[in-house]
Amino acid sequence: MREFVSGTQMKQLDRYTIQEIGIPSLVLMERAARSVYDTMIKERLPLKKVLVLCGSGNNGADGVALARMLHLSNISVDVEILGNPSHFTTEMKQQIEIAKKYQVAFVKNKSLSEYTTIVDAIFGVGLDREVGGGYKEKIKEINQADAKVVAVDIPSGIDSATGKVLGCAVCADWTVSFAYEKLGTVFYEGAEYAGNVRVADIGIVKMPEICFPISTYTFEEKDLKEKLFRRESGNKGTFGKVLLIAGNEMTSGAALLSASSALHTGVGMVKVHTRKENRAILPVQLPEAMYCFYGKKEIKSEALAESLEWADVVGIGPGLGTNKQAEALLEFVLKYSKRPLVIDADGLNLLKSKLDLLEKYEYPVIMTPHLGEFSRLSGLSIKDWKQQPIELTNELAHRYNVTLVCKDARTVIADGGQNVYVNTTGNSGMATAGSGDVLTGILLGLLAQGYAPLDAAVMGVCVHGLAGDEAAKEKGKYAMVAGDLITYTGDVLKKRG
Ligand SMILES: NC(=O)C1=CN([C@@H]2O[C@H](COP(=O)(O)OP(=O)(O)OC[C@H]3O[C@@H](n4cnc5c(N)ncnc54)[C@H](O)[C@@H]3O)[C@@H](O)[C@H]2O)[C@@H](O)CC1
Ligand SMILES: [K+]
Repeated sequence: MREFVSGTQMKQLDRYTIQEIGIPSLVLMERAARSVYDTMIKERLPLKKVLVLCGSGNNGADGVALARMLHLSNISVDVEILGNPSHFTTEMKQQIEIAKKYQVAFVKNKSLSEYTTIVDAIFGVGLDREVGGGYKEKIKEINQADAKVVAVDIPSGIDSATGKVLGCAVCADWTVSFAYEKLGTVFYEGAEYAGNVRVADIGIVKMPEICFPISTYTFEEKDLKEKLFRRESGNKGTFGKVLLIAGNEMTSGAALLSASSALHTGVGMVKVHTRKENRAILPVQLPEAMYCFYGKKEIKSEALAESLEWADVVGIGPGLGTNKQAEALLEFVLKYSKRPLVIDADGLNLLKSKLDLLEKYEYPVIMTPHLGEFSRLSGLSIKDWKQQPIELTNELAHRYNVTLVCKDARTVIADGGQNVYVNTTGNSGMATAGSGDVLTGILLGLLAQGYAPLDAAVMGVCVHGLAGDEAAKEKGKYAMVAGDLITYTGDVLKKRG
C-alpha cells in the first residue's frame, strides 16, 4: 500500500523531522536535490543545457541546490529566480550564497528555446493561492517550450491536497516527490500534470499517525495478491450467496451486469429479484443465476423475505428505478434484511426518504454513490467534494455509519475511521454505461466470500480498475464496454489470486 499526504501534512512532517528529530533543514534539502539529480541522470533526460526556475521558498532552494550539483557535474545549467528577494527563506538565501561561490550561472528572462531540460522549482507544497502575474506568464512559457520538464516535489500551480490547477500549472514529464507522493498528483487534474512520479526517501520521518487525524492510502495490485484467498476445499455454499434486487421493466441490463459480475468474482450462488418483464431475457443471458420475478403491483414480500434469509449478502439498486415499487423494495430490505448490504444507483436515489431506516440498520452497509448521488445524499455540491474529497467522504461515511465508495476518476473509499483510500487503478474508458453495475457485482461477490466491508470495498474498486486497465489494453478506451470489465475481472483475479 502506498501512502499519500497533503501539502499541509507534509509541512508538519518536515517540521517534526527538523525540530523534534533534529535533522537540519539543509541536510534534507541536499538529499531532496540529490534525488532530483539522480532521476535526471537515471531517466536520461537531455542535459545539454538545463534551466532551473526557482521561486522564493524552499522549493526554489531545492532548485538552487540541484543547479549546483548539475554544475559540479559539468552539466551546463542556468538558474533563474522568479521570486521577490525580500520573500526568500533562510535556506534560499544560503543556497544562493553557496551556488554563487561555485560560480553557478544566474540568468534573467532568457529565451527558453535554448534549453533541453527545464526544472520547475517555482512552488512546492507552500503554494497557497492562485498563480498570477509574472509567474503565470513564465509557466505558460514552460508549457510551450520543447524542453523536457522535471517538477520538484509537485508541479507548480497544482494544489497539493486536491489536484486542482490554481490559475495555471506546469505540465511536467517527471515529478520527483519527497517522502510521500502528494494527494495533488494523485487526484486529477494534478495527476495529468505530474507525468511520471517518483517518490524519493529523503529521511523525513514516517509517523503520520502522530500528526494526522486521517491517513490516506492506495490499495494496489500487490496488496491484492496478499489479500485474495480462495479455499480449495470450499463449495458453492461457502463461497457465498448473493441476493440482488435490481432491474426494472426496461432495465434488465443493469441486473444482468451486476449479477454476472458477482458470479465472475467467484461467489457461490446469485439470486436475482427482478420484474416479470425480465423473465424472457435474463435466464437466457445468465443461466447460472437463480431468479424470482415480481409483477407490476407487488414486491412478492414472502419470497423476498425468504431470499433475504437465504442470502449471505444483499445488493439493491442497479436499474431498479425510483417508482413506488422500488421504494417499497428498499424499505422492505432496510426493515427486514439481516445481512451486509450494498446500496447502489437508484437505491441511493431513494435513500433520502429512508435515512431513518438506514440509521437503524444494524448490519454493514456499503454505498457506492457517484458524485451526483453523493451530492444528493450529503446536501453538498460536487465542487465542495472536489475541494475536500478525503474529509467529506469520510465524514458522510461516519454520519451514516457505512462504508462509502465515492466514485470519480479517483474513487475515494472511507468508513469513517482513520484510514481513507484513494483508488489509482482504472482509466477513462471505464466512464461508460453499466460500469457502476459491474462494480456493485464485484463488491457483492467479495463481501459474500467473507471479506470485511472496507477490505471488500478497497479490493473491489482496485479489481474493477485493473479489469478496466486490461480491457483498455486489449480493446482500447474507446471501444471497451461494461461487459468487458466482467470478462477482465476474471483475468485480474486469475493472475493475482
Ligand atoms: N526543510 C524543509 O522544509 C524542506 C522543504 N523542502 C522543499 O520545500 C518546499 C516547501 O517550501 P516552502 O514551504 O518554503 O514553500 P514553497 O517553496 O512551495 O513556496 C512558498 C513561497 O511561495 C509563495 N507563494 C505561494 N503561493 C503563491 C502564489 N500563488 N503566487 C506567488 N507566490 C506564492 C509563498 O508566499 C512563499 O514565499 C517543498 O515542496 C520542498 O520542495 C524539501 O527541500 C525538503 C525539506
Ligand atoms: K515545483
